[in-house]
Amino acid sequence: MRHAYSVETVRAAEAELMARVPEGALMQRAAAGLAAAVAGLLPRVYGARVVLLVGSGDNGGDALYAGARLARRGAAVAAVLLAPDRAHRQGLAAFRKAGGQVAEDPFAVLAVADVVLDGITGIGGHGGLRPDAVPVARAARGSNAMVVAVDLPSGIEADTGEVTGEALRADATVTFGTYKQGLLIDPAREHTGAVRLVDIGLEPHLPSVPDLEALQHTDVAQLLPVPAAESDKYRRGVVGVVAGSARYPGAAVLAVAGALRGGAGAVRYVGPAADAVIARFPEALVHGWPPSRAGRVQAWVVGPGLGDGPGVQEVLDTDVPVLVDADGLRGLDPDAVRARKAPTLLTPHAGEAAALLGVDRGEVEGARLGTVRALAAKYGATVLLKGSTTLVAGPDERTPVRVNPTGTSWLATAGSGDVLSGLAGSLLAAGLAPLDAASVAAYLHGLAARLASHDAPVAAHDVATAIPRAWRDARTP
Ligand SMILES: NC(=O)C1=CN([C@@H]2O[C@H](COP(=O)(O)OP(=O)(O)OC[C@H]3O[C@@H](n4cnc5c(N)ncnc54)[C@H](OP(=O)(O)O)[C@@H]3O)[C@@H](O)[C@H]2O)[C@@H](O)CC1
Ligand SMILES: Nc1ncnc2c1ncn2[C@@H]1O[C@H](COP(=O)(O)OP(=O)(O)O)[C@@H](O)[C@H]1O
Ligand SMILES: [K+]
Repeated sequence: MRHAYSVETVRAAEAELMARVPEGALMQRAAAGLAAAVAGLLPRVYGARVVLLVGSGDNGGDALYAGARLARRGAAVAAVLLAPDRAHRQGLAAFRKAGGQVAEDPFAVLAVADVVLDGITGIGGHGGLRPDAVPVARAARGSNAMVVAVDLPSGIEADTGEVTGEALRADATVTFGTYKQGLLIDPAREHTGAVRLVDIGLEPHLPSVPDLEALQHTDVAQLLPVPAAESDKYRRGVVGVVAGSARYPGAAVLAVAGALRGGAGAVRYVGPAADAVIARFPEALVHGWPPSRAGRVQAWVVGPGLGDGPGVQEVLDTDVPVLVDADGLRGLDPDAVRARKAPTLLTPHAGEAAALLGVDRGEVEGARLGTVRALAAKYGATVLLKGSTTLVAGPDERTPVRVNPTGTSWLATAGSGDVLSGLAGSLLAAGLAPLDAASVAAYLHGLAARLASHDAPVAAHDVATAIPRAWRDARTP
């Protein structure tokens, strides 16, 4: 599991650690890791032209100490001081002593730089870059230099991944001690480039339960339901799908396609697209209306392509886990969901989430973490918020939110969400808890899209077909 923490938690852990080590030791550890990472990105350090963008806080201190280390190895290092009177005092002294120069003309040094270290703001920054920093940041980005963010790209909100003003887009980020939540969530994540974590000894001082977590291959491998010798199709779990309409029969087919590859032993389909489903998937069990007469299932999926058709209330009235997606989410009553005894999993995209909360779509996309938590609280349900960063939150606010690390923008194709809902429903039926079912489904779905895509367009059914490959990949040590 990859863990990320809020700024408050990071600061508390840092304070605890700082009390046990000599003054300045943490910053030295950070700067040493940063300088080593930057050296690794350069063909050679000797003679390289390095520019530091230095703000008024400790983030600038990290940049200055790292700059001093690179200067001692023969790099030509210039510092652009955005707040000359407030630049980190000892860091600046060390930098000067190592032969670093304070730049008279920021734009002149940036024009010929090989690498720029962005030390304008770290976890103390808020509200986007300030006006005086904007032209310098733009010149850095517009140059041929590689931009390396110190701890995080300046201008992003470390806690939420929001970008409320202008932020510097880095090619790489060297972060200290632990991942900050914002590094893993769009739109901030788009600004980080590759993220490298430098160990400064913080780990033992961080709480064991993180604020945000991302599954890795080994976590997924442990959660995937694998049939035992005595398993049969019913014991593996049966998932029911209520989806599709005369207008959108394809959504039913795609949801069933996902469900067939999610680990349940059988898929029952109930709805108006039975002919299309059975034509494509003879292994699906199709039933007439209503869902209650379809035979026992361990989880229901309702909503993809449903239009105005019935089904949502019928499955919410059951005592098994229910996944509600797409059209099923329209006007969904929070009380009806909260009243359920079995778990409910909602899988909105940004537009559907906005409608459920009565806000603009842009607000959802700009503030994904707040949105997914607000929806989970409002409905007392597990919520998977789809999109460029897929997040999953459980109804208990103490449970860490899960962020999916496998997403790819090739998934932005019609019908891929239907495959996801079938897949997640199947994992629910196989017995996974809603948070696990949702986050494992998102993980496999993203991985399947990557495997099927190889950087070329994929169709939703390609994603469904590649799920077994993703499954195998996740289980391969
Ligand atoms: N603590 C530790 O143990 C370790 C910490 N480490 C490092 O310290 C970093 C945190 O340092 P920090 O707390 O000094 O805050 P930091 O992000 O440098 O800057 C905040 C300053 O900037 C200002 N400012 C605010 N918003 C702004 C904006 N939009 N645009 C421009 N300026 C803005 C604001 O000042 P203001 O002008 O508001 O008075 C404030 O003073 C952390 O990210 C890591 O790199 C490592 O060395 C490892 C050990
Ligand atoms: N820019 C993106 N980057 C990564 N994944 C995306 C992006 N846009 C959409 N997706 C994913 O693609 C799927 C689209 O689902 P959805 O919006 O419900 O589409 P549909 O209703 O056509 O099936 C979701 O899994 C979502 O997370
Ligand atoms: K920074």
